[in-house]
Amino acid sequence: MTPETRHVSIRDVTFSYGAVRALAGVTLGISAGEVVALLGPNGAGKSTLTHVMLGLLTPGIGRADLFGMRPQDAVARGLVGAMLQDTGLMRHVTVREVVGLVAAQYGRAALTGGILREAGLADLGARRVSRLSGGQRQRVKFALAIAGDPRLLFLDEPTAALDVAARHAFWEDILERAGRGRTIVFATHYMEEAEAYANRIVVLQGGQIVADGPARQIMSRVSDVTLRFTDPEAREEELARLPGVLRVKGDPGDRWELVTSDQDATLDALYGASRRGVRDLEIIRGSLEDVLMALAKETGLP
Ligand SMILES: Nc1ncnc2c1ncn2[C@@H]1O[C@H](COP(=O)(O)OP(=O)(O)OP(=O)(O)O)[C@@H](O)[C@H]1O
Repeated sequence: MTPETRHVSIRDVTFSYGAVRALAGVTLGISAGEVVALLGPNGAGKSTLTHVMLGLLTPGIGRADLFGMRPQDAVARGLVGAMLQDTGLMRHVTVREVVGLVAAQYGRAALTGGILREAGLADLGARRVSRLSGGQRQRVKFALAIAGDPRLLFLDEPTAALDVAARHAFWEDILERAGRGRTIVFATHYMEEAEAYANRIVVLQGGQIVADGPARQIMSRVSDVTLRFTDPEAREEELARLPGVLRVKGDPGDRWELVTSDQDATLDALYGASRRGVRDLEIIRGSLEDVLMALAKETGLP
């Protein structure tokens, strides 16, 4: 893939706010149609990276390009849309007026009704922005981000404050865009959304990328699996000796819980060695949240 076809190209970017180093040597390339989730604890650098990608912050070291040009130029050409956490909205105009104004800047004033529908605002066009709820304001921000049907969309915690139905509609819209080759980069603290909707997850910690890949691949970095089963005759010492077993927990109802680093070896031994019946086996894999915690321990970064 040539650099020109990259929608986002970040090379060795370091950014500091005075003495606080927010990004330290970040390199990241994102191509057309990718849906990328930026994950990481508070203060990891997600918003800073988003601001660098948008050209709102200029890195001290390294370089950021969108579509092979400076981010500011890509933004000026209408290639980029963004929904940021701290964006204010004009308050004393109606929803239709504010969305229509931005759509007009992209030569899409006639499409305002469709944009309102896509953002779940069809019934709120005549409402003043100052009278909206938090979730409704969030939808207005989304409408503004998509008003120009941008090829690249940055979303910082887009579903915070949205109710279940609005979230669902939001993700349907995002996946439809990605299907048309639009590129989406979103920062979130909702692991289940990253897992369900992103085809790539980038994990930031202490201003560095510590993992980058599809959810499944990132989750495979923590191979521990929990096995739960019922076995009235099992003894704790015996289970602890099975290959791969790291920990054993039992309870009075003969329900056991083993954590294993080698699921196949443990199961083979469990069924092979057991002359009893192991019943109601459940296999529980680590969640993305577990993986992030494990990565934080492994890297020691904040
Ligand atoms: N304007 C600023 N001035 C000084 N330090 C800042 C500023 N903005 C962010 N920081 C610091 O830079 C680091 C990265 O912050 P950033 O907002 O990028 O993190 P984040 O991953 O988006 O966090 P969150 O999940 O809380 O939104 C943090 O240590 C933060 O305190």
